[in-house]
Amino acid sequence: MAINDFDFVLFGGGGDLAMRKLIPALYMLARSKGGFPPSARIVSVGRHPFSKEEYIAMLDEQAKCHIAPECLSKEAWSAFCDRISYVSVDATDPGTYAALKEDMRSEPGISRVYYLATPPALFSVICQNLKQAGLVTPESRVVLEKPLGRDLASARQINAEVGKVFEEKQIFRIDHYLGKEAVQNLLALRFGNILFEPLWRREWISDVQITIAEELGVGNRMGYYETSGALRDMLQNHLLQLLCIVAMEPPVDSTPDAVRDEKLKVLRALRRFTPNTLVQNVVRGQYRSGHVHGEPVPAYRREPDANPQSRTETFVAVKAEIDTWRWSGVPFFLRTGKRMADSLAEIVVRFKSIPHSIFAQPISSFQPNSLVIRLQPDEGLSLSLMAKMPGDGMRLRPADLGLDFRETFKKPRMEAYERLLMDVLRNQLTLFMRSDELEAAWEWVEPILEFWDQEDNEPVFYSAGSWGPGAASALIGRDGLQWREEALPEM
Ligand SMILES: NC(=O)C1=CN([C@@H]2O[C@H](COP(=O)(O)OP(=O)(O)OC[C@H]3O[C@@H](n4cnc5c(N)ncnc54)[C@H](OP(=O)(O)O)[C@@H]3O)[C@@H](O)[C@H]2O)C=CC1
Ligand SMILES: O=C1O[C@H](COP(=O)(O)O)[C@@H](O)[C@H](O)[C@H]1O
Repeated sequence: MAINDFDFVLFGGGGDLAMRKLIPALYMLARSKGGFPPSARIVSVGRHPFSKEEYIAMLDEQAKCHIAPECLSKEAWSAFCDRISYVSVDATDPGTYAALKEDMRSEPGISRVYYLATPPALFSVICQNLKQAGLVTPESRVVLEKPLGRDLASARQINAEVGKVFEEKQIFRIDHYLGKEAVQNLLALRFGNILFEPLWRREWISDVQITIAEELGVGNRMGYYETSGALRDMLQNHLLQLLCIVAMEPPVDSTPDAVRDEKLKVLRALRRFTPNTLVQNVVRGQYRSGHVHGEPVPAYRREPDANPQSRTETFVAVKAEIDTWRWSGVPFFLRTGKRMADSLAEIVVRFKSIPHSIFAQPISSFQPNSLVIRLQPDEGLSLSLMAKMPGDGMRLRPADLGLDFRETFKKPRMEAYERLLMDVLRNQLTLFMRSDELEAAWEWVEPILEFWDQEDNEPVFYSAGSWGPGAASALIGRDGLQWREEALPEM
């Protein structure tokens, strides 16, 4: 699908996200097959009064290094930079928007995309000021970065304020996990094959585990992270979106509202926490010192700029339950953490055990089938089956049937931000969150936040470089289960 001519206005154009992800993704799209329309432009915005030359020099230094070397060429980079201008605007000062207006094109038919890579406290004021400056046209779109609020009330407020300026069909609430190739492949697996659908239910599935583990810490984002924590940073958005894709009913088609209606039903069917289940089914952890891949790491509280008494969680694990005919009784275990033993993101769907062994082997030696959807570092699927070992006798052991997307398709994959930015430019909303989805996700996590706010409620500690606190193993252990790495045979 062709991209209409556009002015892409990047608020926060000098920030960390712009440098590491957005500018590299825009470069990749500009040089891709089809590319950008010849006169498409990128207008970067921030308070700092950079000249164009200074801003481009900053991109040379801070953004270029995040582009794969084999994709960089002097000509392509220079052609890309020719599209870019920089305008100094204080988002909170309506008077400064005149300079932005002057830099933008006013001919009809040019799409305007406003990407707000700024603190969310600025979202409402930016939208109001854009409107007041006459910069919002029916072809305009706004992209909102996460976190969209810090609780239900603030999320509702942002939705309401942004909604006064942009219609819902013009608002793109980004969750970059939905742009990951493997997540879209999960949709393909579920709704492009007949094989799994009959099994994708409580009768055959014992439990689902969704893990996003990071070896990295909070880097230079301590200021943000300290007020956010793993629940707001990862669980409320990325993990819940993955849960929705696994658990939703087949949508009638892949149009935005058909998909988003089904995700919303899942969020609304999540069982609400009670004081009792909050204690049993939620683990809040913070890392203390340890080693990640042999390198010493200080405790979170001793990281640069950290609050030495911080109660911010760097790890969260929950047992979620979905009260529907399809999923009743199937626990969904979600966990994420910083400074963990490995960097990986995966979804593990574990099937039930066979009812009876016809072989001499005891039933306890049969590992239940499981489907592992790997999101990163590599992307693929593996289905673990019991198979006969070669040779005499009849001895079965687990074996994997695998699909490595990179090997199979031998095509370079698109980074999540590339995919999502392309969808914004093409006006495709399917992979973006609707306001009611966002609010339903906040509604579900809100009791956890309230519980944690109580004074005597402290995180439990885990060593940096481990798989999280022992309480997370106990959480899943209460259902007689183990996290995947705990169940793997020792090598
Ligand atoms: N960094 C990341 O990995 C991720 C970030 N996000 C989200 O993206 C957003 C941006 O994050 P990040 O890039 O890390 O933040 P940074 O602090 O690095 O950048 C914020 C940018 O906002 C601009 N800004 C701040 N106040 C104003 C203002 N009043 N008027 C105009 N511009 C302003 C700053 O420019 P100047 O100082 O020149 O005004 C700066 O370029 C946040 O909401 C964050 O949560 C989401 C996912 C990942
Ligand atoms: O949104 C965020 O995601 C990253 C993890 O993303 P990934 O694509 O690298 O898995 C996380 O590090 C960051 O804290 C969070 O804001």
